[in-house]
Amino acid sequence: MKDVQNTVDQRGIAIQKVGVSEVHLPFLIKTKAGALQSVLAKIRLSVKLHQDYRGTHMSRFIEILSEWSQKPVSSREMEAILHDTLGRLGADKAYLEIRFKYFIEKVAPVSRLKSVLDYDCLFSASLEKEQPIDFYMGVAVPFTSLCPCSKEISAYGAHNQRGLMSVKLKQESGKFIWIEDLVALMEAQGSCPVYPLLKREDEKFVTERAYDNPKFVEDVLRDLVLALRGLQGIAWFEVECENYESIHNHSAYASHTETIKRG
Ligand SMILES: Nc1nc2c(ncn2[C@@H]2O[C@H](COP(=O)(O)OP(=O)(O)OP(=O)(O)O)[C@@H](O)[C@H]2O)c(=O)[nH]1
Repeated sequence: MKDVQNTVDQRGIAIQKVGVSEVHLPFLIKTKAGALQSVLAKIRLSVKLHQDYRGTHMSRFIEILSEWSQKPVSSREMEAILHDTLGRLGADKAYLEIRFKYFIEKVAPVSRLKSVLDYDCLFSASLEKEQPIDFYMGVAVPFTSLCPCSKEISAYGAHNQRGLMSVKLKQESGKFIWIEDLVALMEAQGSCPVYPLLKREDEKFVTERAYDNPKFVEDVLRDLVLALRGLQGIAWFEVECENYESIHNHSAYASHTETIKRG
């Protein structure tokens, strides 16, 4: 059979990323408690394609990913997958992005009832021949925010809403950060965390907690930046915060990017 992908392309354009996306596979993620969580991973795996080649070999991406499905995946395994990809595709650079929902147990503040909350997570990495891996981890955390201005100027009540804070961070080479630790750090920055299961005594608690801890979207973002600066093992981060305002049909939004300078 003719190998069309391997024929020469005359246009002189190297493609920065080509591969497969929207691949769904069951993957295993290591939990901080020492277990494995089965997740539905949405995957994009791609390589840099030399200008001389007409096409990449799409089937090989699926071959590689299929071998890793149902195995634990963390930064170390991401590097192994990318290393494998470089070799099997004959590429100089490879990229892997895995998006998944991760579940963490939450304990209601007063009743102590347990439930699980889902968090959107991202593992993203690139590997270039002879270079250390670039590994990024991303987590989005929902929270409650209560407006300081509304509290100050109103005779009673204060508008409050659910917000979503997102962090994408680059790990320092050889360092490891648990999703659970990043989530805990992030959840502490809103007016109050959210919980799937709350009884009335819990509802009273979270309502009063948010009222006692009013925060603008800027407050949440700045407190998150301060907390991330204190986190060991990260070289860079990007933070986004969006409050789905309850008094508007639009959101309040803030973002910030920072490279950590050590020593
Ligand atoms: N490069 C490229 N391949 C495509 C495209 N659309 C479909 N294909 C794939 O072409 C694949 C077959 O090509 P290869 O992956 O090179 O398969 P092969 O030559 O049998 O396998 P190898 O011997 O490992 O190269 C199929 O998996 C199709 O999915 C496209 O737009 N570009």
